[in-house]
Formats: sequence, structure tokens, C-alpha cells
Amino acid sequence: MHRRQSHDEYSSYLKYKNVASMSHSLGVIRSFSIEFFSQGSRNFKSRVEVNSALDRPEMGLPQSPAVENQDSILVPYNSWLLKHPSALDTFKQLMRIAKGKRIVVFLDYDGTLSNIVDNPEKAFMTKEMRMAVREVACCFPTAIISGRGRGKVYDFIELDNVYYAGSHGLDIAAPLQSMNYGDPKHQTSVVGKKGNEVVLFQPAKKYLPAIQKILGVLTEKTRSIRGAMIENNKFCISAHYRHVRDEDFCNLEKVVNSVIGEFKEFRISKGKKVFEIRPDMEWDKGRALNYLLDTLGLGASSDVLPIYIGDDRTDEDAFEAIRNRGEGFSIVVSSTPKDTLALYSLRNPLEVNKFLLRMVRWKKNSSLDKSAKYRGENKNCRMGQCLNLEEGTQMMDWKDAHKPILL
Ligand SMILES: O=P(O)(O)OC[C@H]1O[C@H](O[C@H]2O[C@H](CO)[C@@H](O)[C@H](O)[C@H]2O)[C@H](O)[C@@H](O)[C@@H]1O
Repeated sequence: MHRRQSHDEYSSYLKYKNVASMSHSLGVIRSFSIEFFSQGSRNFKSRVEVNSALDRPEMGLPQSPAVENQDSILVPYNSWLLKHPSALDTFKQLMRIAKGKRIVVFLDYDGTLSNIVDNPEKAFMTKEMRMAVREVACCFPTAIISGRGRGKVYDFIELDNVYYAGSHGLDIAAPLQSMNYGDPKHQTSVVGKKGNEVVLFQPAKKYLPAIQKILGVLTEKTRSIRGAMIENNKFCISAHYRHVRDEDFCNLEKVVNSVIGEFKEFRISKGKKVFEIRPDMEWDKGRALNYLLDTLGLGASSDVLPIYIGDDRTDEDAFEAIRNRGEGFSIVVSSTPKDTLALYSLRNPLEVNKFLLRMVRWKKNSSLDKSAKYRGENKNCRMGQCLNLEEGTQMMDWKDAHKPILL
């Protein structure tokens, strides 16, 4: 067990070195002189300690058995931070780069806006986080890109001034003008319950019957594996193993592999104690980010600056998309060193909350600097509603100030 672990850690370390040499600076000059300490017990201990903190039982449910952070690497957090500086500590430099650019904010949900908890149905975000997201969306176009079904992630966030992409970007409710972008065969213009017209971009529709089949077979075949949980995310499926005992994990993995083996058009990736099953097509969170930028009419603008914040493997596609654009800030949420293409980091959702509020204050101050009346950039928000925001301020209820854009 230990032998395998150290081999894995070493390959992780090599992978990290590759990522490190690939990673490029987007304007902030950073030191690349990372001193790796010898891979002795000190590093190992620090990794284990942080991971076990993540594994702590929450909400009185049994402790999670399997390794969560598959990407953790063998460097002390402070060394890793040199490579992926805190977006809070470098905030001023970041905003210096962002000045005069059109910022678009992209946020993952689980592990980014809400803490990772034992029960996926109870991954609520705090009301402070909801306020911060609502405020940030008043200042900059903002989209949530989640692995969950779009409807489910809306139920958690409950904001009408953000765009939603569910199923790892396979289900996007985009602004109306997006009819001019992307493949029209995947787009439908629909009128939602609230009378608003939106475009649904759903490139994986043809896989729905197969997804239903997989859901049925997986649910049946994992029924006898204690703690296994199958989640329907509409265009993809999650097979959770957070509560599966160590001794049953291989069995679950075998079942998932053998079921999906029968469906050649699907692929499996691993998230945080979850197998994520989705159609094997050229679409991911990175492509969803680019699609949303296009539909906002910003895809080709040279002054657009996307910011993506996410914590998990599928978010790496979005980090890569930002890297390929050559403009933008990719921010990984992690309290342990891990392999990532993200340039910056935040430790946890609490720091994400702080970062979002700082962006709001920065926007407000930079508008006041120009002695202009502060105005939000999101057309779905009433002007001036972000005024006087201080960290921790209780906000008034602006429910009816937003034009709903969701179905
Ligand atoms: O893209 P995301 O919004 O980050 O969604 C990724 C997966 O998130 C959820 O699972 C994870 O969070 C749960 C709640 O904290 C946790 O219990 C689980 O172990 C994590 O894997 C969601 O339930 C999955 O469907 C998403 O794929």
C-alpha cells in the first residue's frame, strides 16, 4: 500500500513539474524558484493531515473511506503557493491587469461556492455567498458552470441574474442572442415560466435515452453496495462513493467500469469521491466558457478578461480554455497542493466569498474614481444596487430587481 502510494506521489510530482513548466504568466511576474523539499516524511505528513481534514465526517454521517484528492502532490503548501499564488494576496496586481477590461466571471458550484459535504443533496451555499454572487453578477456578467443538472444547481443558488450551465456545460441556458452562435441543431429558443425568452444549448440531447438506461442499470447493480449513490444530472450521471467502505470500493469501481464498458459513447472521470459519467463528446466546461463568451458577444473581443474559479478535475478544462485564450485568471480552490493548470488559488469557499466581495468593492471604487455614478454592467440588474457594500453587510432583498433569465 505504502509502496504504491509513494510511486503515485512521485508520478504526481513529475506531472507537477510538467505542469509547472507549461504554466505561463498572464501578466503578473512571479517567482518560479520553487524549492522542493526532499520527499521525506515532513511533506507526506502535511499532505495526509490536510486530506484527513477534508475527510472529516460532516453532518453526523459516516466518515468517507476513499482517497479524495487524487491530484494532491508532494510539496508543502507554501511552496505550491509560489506557483499558484493566492488570488487574495495578489488581488491588487490582478486588478491592475483587469483595469479597463471587460471582466466575465465563471463559477463552479460544489467545493467552490459551497463546502464539500457528505450529502450531495445538502450542499447548500451560505446566504453570505449568495449575496456575494448576486453582487458580483450585478457588476460583471456571471455564469455558473456545474457538473450538476442545471435545474438542481439553480435550486441551490436561486439567483436570477446569473447564467447557468449544468451537466458539465452540456446544458446551457444562454442569452437570446446566442441563436447566432454555435450549432443551431443543438439550440432551442424557449419561453420560461417567468415569461422570459432564453436559448437552451443542449449538445448531448441524443444521448438522453442511453443516459436513462445507464441510470437504471447502475442503480440496480449498485443497490447491494452499501453507501453507493447514483445521482441523475440530466446529461450526465454521478456515482458517489463517499460512503462506500474501503473494502467495497473496488467492487463499485468494477461495476461502474463494466456498465459503462457496454456504452461505448460514454466516458468516466473521477471527481471528489465520485465517478462522473458523461457522453464522450468534445464538450466540457472549457468549451462552455467559450460558448458563453461568444453568446455574450465577447468571444472575439480583445479586451475581455474571463475569471474562472473551480476546485475539481472537470474545472481543469476551463483553466485550460483560459490559458489558450491567453487572457484571464484561472483560480483553483484547494487547501492542499495539487496538480492544476490554474494560475492562482484560493483555499476554500470562504476565501472565494472574500474574493468576490473584493471584486465588487473594486468595481465600485474604480467607478467612483472616474467620478461616475456607479453602475453595474449586468443588464439584468438595476443600476446602483451594489452601492455601499461592505464585507458582511446584510443586503436588502432585490428579488424583483432582476429580470429573470432562467427557465
Ligand atoms: O462541477 P461541480 O459543481 O463542482 O459538481 C461536481 C460534483 O459535485 C457534487 O458532488 C461533490 O459534492 C458533494 C457535496 O458537497 C459531495 O458529497 C460529493 O462527494 C462530491 O463529489 C455533485 O453531487 C456531483 O453530481 C457533481 O458531479
